[in-house]
Amino acid sequence: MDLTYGYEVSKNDPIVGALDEAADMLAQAVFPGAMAVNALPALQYLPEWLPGMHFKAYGHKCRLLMDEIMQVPLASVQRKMAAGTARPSNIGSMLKENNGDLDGMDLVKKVGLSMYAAMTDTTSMGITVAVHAFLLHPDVQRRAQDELDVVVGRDRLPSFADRDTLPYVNAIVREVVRWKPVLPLGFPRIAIQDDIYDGKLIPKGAMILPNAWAMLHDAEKYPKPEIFSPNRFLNKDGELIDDEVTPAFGFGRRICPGRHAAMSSLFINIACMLSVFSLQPKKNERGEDLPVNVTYADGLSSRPSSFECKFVPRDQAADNVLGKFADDDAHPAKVPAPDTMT
Ligand code: HEM
Repeated sequence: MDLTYGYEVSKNDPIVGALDEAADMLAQAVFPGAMAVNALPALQYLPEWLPGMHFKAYGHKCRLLMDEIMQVPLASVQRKMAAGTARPSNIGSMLKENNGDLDGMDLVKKVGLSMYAAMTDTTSMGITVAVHAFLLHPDVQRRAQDELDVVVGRDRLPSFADRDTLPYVNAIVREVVRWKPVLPLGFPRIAIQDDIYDGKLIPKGAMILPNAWAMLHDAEKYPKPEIFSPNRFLNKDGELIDDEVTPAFGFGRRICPGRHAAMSSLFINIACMLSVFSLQPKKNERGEDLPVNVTYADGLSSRPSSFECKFVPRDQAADNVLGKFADDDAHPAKVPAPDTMT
């Protein structure tokens, strides 16, 4: 929200709640086969009272939610711009360039929604997957912390300037994206003409689901693919290899335009989290670790279920950094604007 609208989110923010609800509804509706109208578009012309037409009410609710979440943050940017209190944001810049053109305004609204919707759920799911992996693999956590301690030290949080010197943390980011791809079957495509692939006909009009999960779990490329192992992205000298796990971000002209922002965001979140916290499973009353039970949803996006765990400050040095961070308005780990990311 900050990057897109310069909007600071509050606890239980109603806009974020509405966006989450819309993202859930969308994930349930757009998956091929989820609704009969996806396969038989002519159904849209039948009246709503007929059996099986519940998708119309569903679509209507989605539309109202979309209108609300497009309009409310945009209006907030406009109000702040008029008052001279707007923070820099992508939508703020687009509004400045738009000069009140109404068609342009419609575009600005939709760009804002696409940016926010495409970046939020995906990136937060990636962070949740990372936490799940750390609970299962304390050794990975420790190795990343050793790297962070040597490169960054113990008196500040990591920043983007440290990124090139933290190969193991970068390898973790890639392994998170590979291990549990957020969009395991990518986005569907339609063949625009007959095609032959591997001796088989793909007829014009056929829907294609790019199976990113299978590509990222190909045992020839990624031995023991079900195991979370960041080492697979490092060569024998501990340097990152070339594999940038692009199937997780789609294919061709419609490949995710936010992939570099996503990797940057995962990097800074994971690096900061591990530099100050030890992530631990919850314990029972006898002090034994409780099992970490996480399931991943089927559907367009593979959302992890919620689970409990503890974020324990690593030691006094971590406590000091957290204290400094809480007081620091300059916010050292803030994500830079997209054009400054690599
Ligand atoms: C871990 C995080 C993310 C993952 C795994 C991810 C993955 C994807 C995938 C698989 C697609 C479909 C590509 C295709 O059709 O072939 C996509 C599309 C898209 N992503 Fe991301 N994404 C992430 C984060 C982001 C971020 C941070 C942004 C914005 C800054 C973003 C913006 C978009 C947009 C606008 C599209 C639609 C592109 C189009 O249809 O032309 N994504 N993303």
